[in-house]
Amino acid sequence: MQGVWTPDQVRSAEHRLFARVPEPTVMRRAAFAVAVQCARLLTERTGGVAGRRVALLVGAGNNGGDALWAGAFLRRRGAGVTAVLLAPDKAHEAGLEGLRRAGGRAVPAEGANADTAGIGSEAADALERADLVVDGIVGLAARGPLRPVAAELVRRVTVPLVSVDLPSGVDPMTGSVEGPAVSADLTVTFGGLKPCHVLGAGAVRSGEVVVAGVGITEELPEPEFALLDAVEVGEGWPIPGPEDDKYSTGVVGVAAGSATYPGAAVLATGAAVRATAGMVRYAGPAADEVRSAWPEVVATGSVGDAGRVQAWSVGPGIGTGSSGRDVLRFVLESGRPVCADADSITLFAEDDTMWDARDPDAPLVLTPHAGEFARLAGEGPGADRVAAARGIATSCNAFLLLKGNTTVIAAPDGRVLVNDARQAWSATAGSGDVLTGLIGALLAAGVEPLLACGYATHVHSLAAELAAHGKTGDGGRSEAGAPIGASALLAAVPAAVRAVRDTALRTAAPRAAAS
Ligand SMILES: NC(=O)C1=CN([C@@H]2O[C@H](COP(=O)(O)OP(=O)(O)OC[C@H]3O[C@@H](n4cnc5c(N)ncnc54)[C@H](OP(=O)(O)O)[C@@H]3O)[C@@H](O)[C@H]2O)[C@@H](O)CC1
Ligand SMILES: [K+]
Repeated sequence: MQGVWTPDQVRSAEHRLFARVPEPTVMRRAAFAVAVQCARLLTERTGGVAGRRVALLVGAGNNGGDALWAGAFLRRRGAGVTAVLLAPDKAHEAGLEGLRRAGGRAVPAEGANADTAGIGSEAADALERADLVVDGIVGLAARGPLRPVAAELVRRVTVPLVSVDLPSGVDPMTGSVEGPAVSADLTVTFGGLKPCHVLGAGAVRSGEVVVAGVGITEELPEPEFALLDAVEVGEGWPIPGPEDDKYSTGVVGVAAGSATYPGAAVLATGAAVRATAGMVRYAGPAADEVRSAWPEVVATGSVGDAGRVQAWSVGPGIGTGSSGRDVLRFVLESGRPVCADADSITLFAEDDTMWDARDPDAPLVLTPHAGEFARLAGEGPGADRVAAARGIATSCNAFLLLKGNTTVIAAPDGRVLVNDARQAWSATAGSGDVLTGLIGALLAAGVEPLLACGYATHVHSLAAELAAHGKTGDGGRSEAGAPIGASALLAAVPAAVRAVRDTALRTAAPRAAAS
């Protein structure tokens, strides 16, 4: 798992490090890492470093200091470097001196002969001629969007842009963007990932993210939350072993859909069929439709007749009337792990006694989107989605999966996983029904609920991506992609599972060879 740390955690780690290593040394390590990545990008895009032009956008703090020192390193490799100072009186003194000693120059952002937007002619010229721009406007101390002059400079950038620590204008803690902000091709950050690199708009604005240790990593506490990678999902995805049969790999019950809306039942049940080797039971009014779409499913008309299951997926399309309420109550009282989605969430929000129907020992997973979250919590998740999800998970003693482009999954004990999709191909009607079926199947297979949600979310977004790009083994591959429906996403689930398992296998092979 890749950890993610808050700015406060990083600041405390930084102070502990400064007790052993002088601050200027740490800054130069950070700047060197930035310079290495700038040189790589320049070489990739222009064929070299010497003779290329680099413009540094330099703000008032140490983030600007990093940019200035990085500029000094690049100057020594033969690049022409100009620092554009947004706050000339506050620019990092040692960094500025270092740049000048190396032969670089500094100009004020709002210097003489300013144009109508207030940008000085030297600054405008430096930006116009640059092959690469370094964003050292603001880092961990950022508050709010870019201020007007910085925003105007950033608006003019047409060449690759490298952000120091984080893209300026993005909120470090939440990744939200409330106004002008940098969109980086590459971000070099220090010690470990910060929330803005993986949450919301910040995840996209960060571009490729490179983490440079600089000595801070060793000082960091337990991360605030974590990201699963494909290797972990591939290693953890349950597959049948030689001793297994249809019961031992998990029997999942799906209670979804209605006579009028059988689609949710077909999608959720199909996802459960495709997720694992275990048996799938369906209970509800869409039994005929489910049987004809998925002959391998044992379908009955009511949850009472469904037979034994190891976990339930309940909710999509069951309605919020008395029959839906009875279905939800029945599965909650079964003492099995439950993944409750869609109408179930509304039922929890509308009827407090529903919480009492739970077996205290059986895990409950709730999978709201923002609107359902608001029904549950009394208000929307707001900008800090991690805090919002964690709050409900701990107060309701449930696993909470807050859907969105960045999906946040919180456990009742405060652990949080985040899945940063970086694409929105799964934003299509019925895709939530597929996710519910996947989670239920993993719960039935005995996967720990937080991981079940993490694995399911990962495979779900990967399936959407593969389907959108025609990369499911049935031809029609496309780099650009095309919109898909939930049925296509569902059809791509086995391809996604194969992909993560292949990744895990490829990673395990060199490890085995090395040991
Ligand atoms: N910890 C680490 O791992 C390491 C940290 N290091 C580096 O230190 C950086 C943190 O430096 P820092 O503390 O000096 O603050 P920083 O972010 O440069 O802000 C400076 C000033 O900008 C202003 N400002 C605020 N919002 C703004 C906005 N929206 N738009 C424009 N300006 C805005 C505000 O001042 P104000 O103008 O409000 O007085 C604020 O005080 C960190 O990101 C990393 O690069 C590395 O060197 C080593 C490893
Ligand atoms: K920055």
